Amino acid sequence: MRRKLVVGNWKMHGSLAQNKALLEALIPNLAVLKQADYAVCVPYPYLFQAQSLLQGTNISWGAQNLAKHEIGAYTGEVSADMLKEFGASYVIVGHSERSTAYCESDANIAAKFVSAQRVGITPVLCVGETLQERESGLRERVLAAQLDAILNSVGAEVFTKAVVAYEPVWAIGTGFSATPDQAQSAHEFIRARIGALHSEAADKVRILYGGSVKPSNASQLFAMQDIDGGLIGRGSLNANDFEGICRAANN
Ligand SMILES: O=C[C@H](O)COP(=O)(O)O
Repeated sequence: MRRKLVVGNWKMHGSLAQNKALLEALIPNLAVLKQADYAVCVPYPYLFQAQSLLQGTNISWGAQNLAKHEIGAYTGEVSADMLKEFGASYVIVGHSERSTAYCESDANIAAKFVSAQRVGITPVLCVGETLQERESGLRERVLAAQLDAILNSVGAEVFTKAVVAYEPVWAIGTGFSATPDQAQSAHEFIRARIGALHSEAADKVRILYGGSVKPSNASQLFAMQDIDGGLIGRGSLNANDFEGICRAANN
């Protein structure tokens, strides 16, 4: 049985004071929730603070992006090795808010995925369709293309050391999550696509749901067979909300 995972994606939120208050509230409350794994992915400038505060707790930390290159004249970029120096365990790859705003191609995302695994950081690969793609019946075609960018370039075994996050773009930040059944069917498709090439990877890979997860809907979502936790945006910025979502995973 896969151990559930809840990852908070702070996006571009936080300050040293706010982060300290949030993490110091979460540390004791999540310490007693021993049946699941937890992480926060913070803006780059806060990695040292996250490392300092979370070291030795059951909350891991990571980043929301990384460079596909290993080293070099890439102004503004942050490499996998740099994230590793700050103890990052996870890195979000291919979040729709980035791929939209910065035109990240599937090939680029695949290269970032490989870059993370090169240094032993677990990539959280985001996949998901837009509302237009959903209404056009293209959900599975879109998910397949996003997964195949990895499957066709580096194979399926890599998913034994990766996380996938299904994030329907139409549910992100809207307050309206996918229903448990809608999410389950997408997760089932994702797991089957990986499983067609590597059954062990399909069994091992944790597939998170992201898109307006709240304490009020987390239990129903996480109860679904192929939903192994959540990638949480807004709900990760409030200690009570994030604790409530983590508690739902801890069952
Ligand atoms: O990475 C997190 C997802 O974008 C979901 O964000 P949200 O929980 O604010 O809808």
